[in-house]
Amino acid sequence: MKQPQPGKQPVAELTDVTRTYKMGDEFVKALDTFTFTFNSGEYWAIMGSSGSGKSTLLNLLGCIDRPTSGSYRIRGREVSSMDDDTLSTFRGKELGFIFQSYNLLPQLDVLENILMPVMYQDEYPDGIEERALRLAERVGLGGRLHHKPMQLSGGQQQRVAIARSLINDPALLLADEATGNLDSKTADEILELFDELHDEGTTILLVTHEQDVGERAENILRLKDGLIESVHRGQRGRSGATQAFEASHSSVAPHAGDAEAEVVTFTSSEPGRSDADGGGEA
Ligand SMILES: Nc1ncnc2c1ncn2[C@@H]1O[C@H](COP(=O)(O)OP(=O)(O)OP(=O)(O)O)[C@@H](O)[C@H]1O
Repeated sequence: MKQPQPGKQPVAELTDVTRTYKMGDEFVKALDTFTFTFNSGEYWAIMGSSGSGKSTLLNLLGCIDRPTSGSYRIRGREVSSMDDDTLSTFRGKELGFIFQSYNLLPQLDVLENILMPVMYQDEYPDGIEERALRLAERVGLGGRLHHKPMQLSGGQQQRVAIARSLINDPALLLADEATGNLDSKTADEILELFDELHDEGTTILLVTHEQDVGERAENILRLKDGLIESVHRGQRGRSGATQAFEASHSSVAPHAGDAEAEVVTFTSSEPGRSDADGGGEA
């Protein structure tokens, strides 16, 4: 399991990223010259109303899609120009995914589902089965190793998906409405698991439209019309206490390690502006 890093490092750096979709003769800028850095060990909720660009951003972060223009680097490696095969291998090693609908393979048991990301490799990495066992224990499923997904509750299936997402010790954990299919008690248990993973140093980016889920994260990045609307940084979550202050959009963006919670709001009167320092070097 990961240990907390002594210093934060840039993990996902997006610079002037634009994603444009073509709809007939029209072009839709789903993400507009977006510049942001997510650092190691950070836990971000990505929020915003429908159509604000959350899925577009998550697809880019997850290397499922490519920017129309701009640069995206993961742990310093430019991914936007990788060929498809290199990108696919890189994605499998560096990124973990958690989906609203779990996306487990029904014919595989818990342990096999956790091992799924490495199953298609020529040979198993050393110690990977032991790691899968440890992860199953870690998410509370040590007693269910040979259950099939349909023999598990929704919360247990999501725990399998979380263990699966961690099998390759990814740089980044990307969660898309991870608690959307769960009742509030089970959702809370999954969010507690995220809290624990965050405490252990995992970098988590979670897309949600649920305010209470977003507020469990350490920080909130809010999008509007493909631009950054606000950056809310600070110790939130379990304490629930946020000593926020509003800063004008022209303020110097916040830096990692600042003790107090901060909000930086970007006004829509500044068209095209979609940049903020996610905490590290800009
Ligand atoms: N494949 C596509 N083709 C054309 N336009 C698209 C496509 N995907 C997204 N868009 C447009 O890009 C914008 C951002 O969409 P996106 O799905 O990223 O928003 P979202 O914040 O995830 O919304 P929701 O919360 O409803 O899922 C929207 O205006 C949407 O209509």
